[in-house]
Amino acid sequence: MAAKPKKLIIDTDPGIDDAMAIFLALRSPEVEVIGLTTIYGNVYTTLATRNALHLLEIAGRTDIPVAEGSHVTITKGTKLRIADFVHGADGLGNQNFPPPNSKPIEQSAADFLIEQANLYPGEVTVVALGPLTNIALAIEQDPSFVKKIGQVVLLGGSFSVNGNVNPAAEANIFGDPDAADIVFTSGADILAVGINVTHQVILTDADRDKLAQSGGKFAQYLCRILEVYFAYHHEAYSMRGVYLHDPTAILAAINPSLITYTEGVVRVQTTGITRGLTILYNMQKRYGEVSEWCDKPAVKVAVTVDAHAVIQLVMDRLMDS
Ligand SMILES: O=c1[nH]cnc2c1ncn2[C@@H]1O[C@H](CO)[C@@H](O)[C@H]1O
Repeated sequence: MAAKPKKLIIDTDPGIDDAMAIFLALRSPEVEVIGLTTIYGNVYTTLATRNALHLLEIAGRTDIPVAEGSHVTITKGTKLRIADFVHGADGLGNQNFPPPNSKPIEQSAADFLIEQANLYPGEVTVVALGPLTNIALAIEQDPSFVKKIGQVVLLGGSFSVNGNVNPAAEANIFGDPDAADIVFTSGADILAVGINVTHQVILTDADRDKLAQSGGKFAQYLCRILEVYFAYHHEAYSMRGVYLHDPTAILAAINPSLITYTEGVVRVQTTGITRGLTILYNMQKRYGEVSEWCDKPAVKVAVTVDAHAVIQLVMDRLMDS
């Protein structure tokens, strides 16, 4: 008998690669998507909610609830960094899609996360694809959340490599470093998939052409919105292809054997020129000094990925849709 599908909540700021990740999850029999929660990052939260509802309408899955998340950082910061230069002003490749007919549920993202963790203790995986404000709020609002949530798989950090906002910081951690530090040190079962790993997973021009030629509904939709994402990568990285950040994180949650990981304590720099920097203590040395890494719970940090297998899964599941 097939194993019971894993319950997934996707915390998301759609976002072109978010759209791909959401569609992949909906096409994966190993998981059941029980909700989307929204956050700022690639777009402002209001637009993230609109895009999440729109994507579920495209997928014919308006049965899945969308809970709107925070509009501000955990420290109530309103000066947000929005990556519209990566995803287009609408977050979905400047396609002028009509507004969705469906509405978000009344509950906030944090309340929804807490409720679902209580309903299914130990069974819910949260895949966090944006800044970690909603997850940190859930932890602050209900200290038992960290034990009740199954796992938090997060796309974030740039472990021992340069960031994508600046040399120090990756975009999701930079978006709310204080929230990220709360999440990393919370004691929850955390798997961080950073850009040191996702930068190995590249969808090429040739892959996109194959997607376009397939009759897959999701493949067709994604090819429309991907143009802006390809243009950005060409300009910023001189590459003919795009990094599949969010799809890699979602597939790591769906099939953990696609990655390998190490374990250690992660702290996040919250101030100064290295704001958003993630530092992993690999626990190889017993330091004589008391430090900010002492007595903190270890988390899992992805170190390798089977990039070929990830791309293959992306192609197979999106072309057959
Ligand atoms: O250069 C960038 N600046 C800001 N955000 C980016 C950039 N490249 C990708 N992303 C977005 O941030 C997450 C990964 O860090 C992904 O969601 C990606 O779409």
